[in-house]
Amino acid sequence: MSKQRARLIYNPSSGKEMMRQHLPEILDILESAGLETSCHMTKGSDDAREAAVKAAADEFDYVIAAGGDGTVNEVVNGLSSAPIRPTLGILPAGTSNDLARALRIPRNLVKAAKQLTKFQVRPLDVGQANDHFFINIAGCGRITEITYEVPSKMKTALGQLAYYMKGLEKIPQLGAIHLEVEAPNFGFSGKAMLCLICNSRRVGGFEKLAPEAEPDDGLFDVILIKQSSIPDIVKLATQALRGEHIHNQRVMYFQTDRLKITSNERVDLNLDGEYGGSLPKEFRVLKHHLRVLV
Ligand SMILES: Nc1ncnc2c1ncn2[C@@H]1O[C@H](COP(=O)(O)OP(=O)(O)OP(=O)(O)O)[C@@H](O)[C@H]1O
Repeated sequence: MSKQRARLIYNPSSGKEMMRQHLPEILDILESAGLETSCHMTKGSDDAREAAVKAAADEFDYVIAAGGDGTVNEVVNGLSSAPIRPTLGILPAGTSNDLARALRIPRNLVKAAKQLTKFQVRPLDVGQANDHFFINIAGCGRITEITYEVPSKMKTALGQLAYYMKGLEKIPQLGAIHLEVEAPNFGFSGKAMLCLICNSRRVGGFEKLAPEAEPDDGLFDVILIKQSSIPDIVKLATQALRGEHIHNQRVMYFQTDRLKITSNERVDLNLDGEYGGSLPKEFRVLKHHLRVLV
């Protein structure tokens, strides 16, 4: 039998630049497990997506994304648009690594590489928002615009704290937005703080943000927070840490495999923590579209 081939797409700037340090050891782990591995180091925006498109066309068996959520999201976008899709692997080298944590991939890069070589594969739903893809979350609302305003250098130095600092600085500007949400079993028109379309439970450090979400059930878990005062938001955030926010009367929570969101103002969309264009958008679940090593 010929050797299986893996393409390692890594972002040298992600997180605390851990990939540079661990690359030789990771390559050794992959080679020892029988994977013939070649590397692509990303140079900037969209490079990881292009490298994933090329790896799919070259019929690699595995594409391993090493970086933060931005890099993983780009690789997911490259793979999801391909007719034949290599199995995805994730090495969490970023600041927050929501995607890897949602899939219970170890935080330590070397442990994560060893875990990959157990070759345990599970199916993964992919969310589609017009022509962009996501695997963890799509969100809109002023608070979701915080994450991509944190400069990369600041993130490398301060890690997750950078998000919270940016969040506190922004609280006075967190106004409600106008949203129209249409799904087969749900309709909303009015002012909202936030709309989150989740494929897995955990988002942005909140372990139980969408307590019933499963990444392979063919459904989105949608959380809509109606217009709220700042004290209400603080209360909601505290409840969200325990997964109790879904019982709050300002929160609407439902499951669907498709929905449409529009607004009469400019509202940007956040896909897996990165800027994803602006509304209107149509969302649908592509059930079991990717296979992922866990
Ligand atoms: N060689 C590079 N130097 C600097 N930036 C790069 C390089 N390659 C890719 N990038 C940029 O890195 C961004 C993605 O970073 P990524 O999300 O992987 O790491 P992070 O921001 O540290 O982690 P996280 O998203 O988990 O907080 C992309 O926007 C891309 O433009």
